[in-house]
Amino acid sequence: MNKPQALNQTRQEITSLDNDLLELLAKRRSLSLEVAKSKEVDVRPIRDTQREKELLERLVKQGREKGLDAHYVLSLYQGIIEDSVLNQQAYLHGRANPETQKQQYCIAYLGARGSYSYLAANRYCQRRQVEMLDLGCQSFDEIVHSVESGHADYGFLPIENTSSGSINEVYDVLQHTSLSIVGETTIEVGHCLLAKQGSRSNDIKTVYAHPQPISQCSRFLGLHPEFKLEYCSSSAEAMEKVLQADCHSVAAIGSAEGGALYQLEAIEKGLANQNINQSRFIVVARKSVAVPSQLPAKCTLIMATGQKPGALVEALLVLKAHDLNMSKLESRPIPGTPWEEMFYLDIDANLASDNMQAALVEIERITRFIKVLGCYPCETVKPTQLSNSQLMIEPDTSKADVTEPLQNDLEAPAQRRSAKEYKQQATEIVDRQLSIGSGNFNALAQLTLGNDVEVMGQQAKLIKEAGYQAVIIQGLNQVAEMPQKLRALCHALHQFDLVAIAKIEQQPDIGKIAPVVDMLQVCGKQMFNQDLLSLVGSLHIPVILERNTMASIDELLKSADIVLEQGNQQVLLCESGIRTFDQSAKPALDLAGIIELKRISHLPVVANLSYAVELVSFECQTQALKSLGADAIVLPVDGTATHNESGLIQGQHGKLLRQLHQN
Ligand SMILES: O=C(O)C(=O)C[C@]1(C(=O)O)C=C[C@@H](O)C=C1
Repeated sequence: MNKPQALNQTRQEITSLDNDLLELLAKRRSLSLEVAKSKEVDVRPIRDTQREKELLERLVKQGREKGLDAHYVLSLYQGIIEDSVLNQQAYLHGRANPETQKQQYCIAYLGARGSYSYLAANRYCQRRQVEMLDLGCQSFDEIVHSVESGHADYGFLPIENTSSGSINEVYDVLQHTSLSIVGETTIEVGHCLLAKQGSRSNDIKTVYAHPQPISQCSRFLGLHPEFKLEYCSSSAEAMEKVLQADCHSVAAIGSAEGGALYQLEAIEKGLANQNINQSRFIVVARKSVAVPSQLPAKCTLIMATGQKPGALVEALLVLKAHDLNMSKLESRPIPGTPWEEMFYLDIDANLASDNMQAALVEIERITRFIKVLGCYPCETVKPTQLSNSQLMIEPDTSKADVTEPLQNDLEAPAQRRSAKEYKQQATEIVDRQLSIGSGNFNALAQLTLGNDVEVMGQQAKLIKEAGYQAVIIQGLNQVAEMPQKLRALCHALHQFDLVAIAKIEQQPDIGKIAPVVDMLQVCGKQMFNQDLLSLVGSLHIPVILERNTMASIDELLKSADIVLEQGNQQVLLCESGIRTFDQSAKPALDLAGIIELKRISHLPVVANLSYAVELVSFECQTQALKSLGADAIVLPVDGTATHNESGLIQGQHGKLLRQLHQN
């Protein structure tokens, strides 16, 4: 091998390339602004998803020719387009509301510098190239009062979070304010454990946090019963407390970016229960704004319907009649009128549009109280996606056979939930690209958790490219530092949009595993473990229940009943093979059992070929399983991942899955 060039020189080249990239991005941004100007003249909508599709398809193709991964190019450009759309929106909105064009905005927000509200407000001002004067407040009331009294131009109020849901206090504050909602902004909330430099998680005894992050990180905190939780009025206050304490035994929950303002180190990252943890903020001001018709707009209104039966339905039917989409509905008690509710509605429409105006007139007639809190540009830019065939990494499943779920004519029993003869429609389990129970035939890979994170990342890519939608991870109790490794593998799988399923072989593992993965599999050996079944029944993630090699179909369904009884309705049944008379041989797949399961149960059926079927028979067995109505197959991929692109996963598995989807 030739001696590589000196590290310093390579780094200089990278630095210079990065500068060029930034120049180009800035140039692209100003071109996008030019487009906005011509759209202002022609009155054309900002968003042109057809143009975005063509652009993404071409870039993914060109990127591939240069050796760049399709997902990488796609997500890079989705981010660039989001920025472009939001900039165009901010420009046109500013043009339509000249009084908002200022050098500085004084913004009232919760907490102090470094809080999530501060970060959201900062982002809002940056987008508008306006300097931010910050006015930290102690409560939502104080924020609203600061704007009402003219001390601040805008107030930032967190309204909902993807993990913890709506923030009731903010809805209550909105009932009584004279302010209007003039904008919204959504930020990624990356909760970290922030501590003094050099601290380790094992040192931490006390954790300071606002109640919202505490509820959003409940699974992580549940794994650390030794932490003493101290509630704070904002994340900034929590960070301030840790800074003041100046010791290694205290930590705060907050963003890494905010923590840096307090010289705190993020010693644990990704604490939130959900992979995507975002908070949406609304922006309130004294004067309402006009939204140009080219921008996607949202209207928020509050109404009280009175206690007539069907009054709410009647109001919502008006929206339907005018083809208006309601994206959110909340209800809050009305102070002083027990059991009466105030409803909050977000409607995807411009207040100035004819259908919204007509709907308001009708709703006013049938409600006791109605008030529009504001109309503002919708800042959620839904990324334009490419189909799998456009991404050219997975067979086009659009031609896949749709297997009709088996129907039976039996009436559902009154109360008891049962895996057997209970309801007609098949249970549907949908996560990322996995869609089970809706007639699709899915492919799951079975992989053993390894030690090498880099190899795991490579395997995830190969597995995705072969056409799998999910991965069952086994061998969790055989590796040291399992939770960290599992987290790393799940991260790699999610990067390729693969669903991560953990195989539970021992009950005590579940507390560490469930918070990290998307689904669980109870292995056949645990099929009779009633405590474990009840435990997974109380969770909110899908569970694959594997049939014990000695169990009858009836026993499998009885075990499924235990899970269903606890509330978890997302149960899948898995046939991996049963014992035959030939004691020396592998177990045999019970194909007749699969037919029977499909006949009597609404639960989806997965067949695992890993133990019962030889590699040479994968193809014909899989075809048979598909014809019998199985919803998914599981194939083993251990030892088949190689660094070269013609590895077994890509080669044989890829071919097999392509054929399956085409037939
Ligand atoms: O081409 C346009 O119409 C643009 O507004 C530019 C652009 C882009 O950034 O590429 C942005 C938004 C549109 O949805 C499509 C493309």
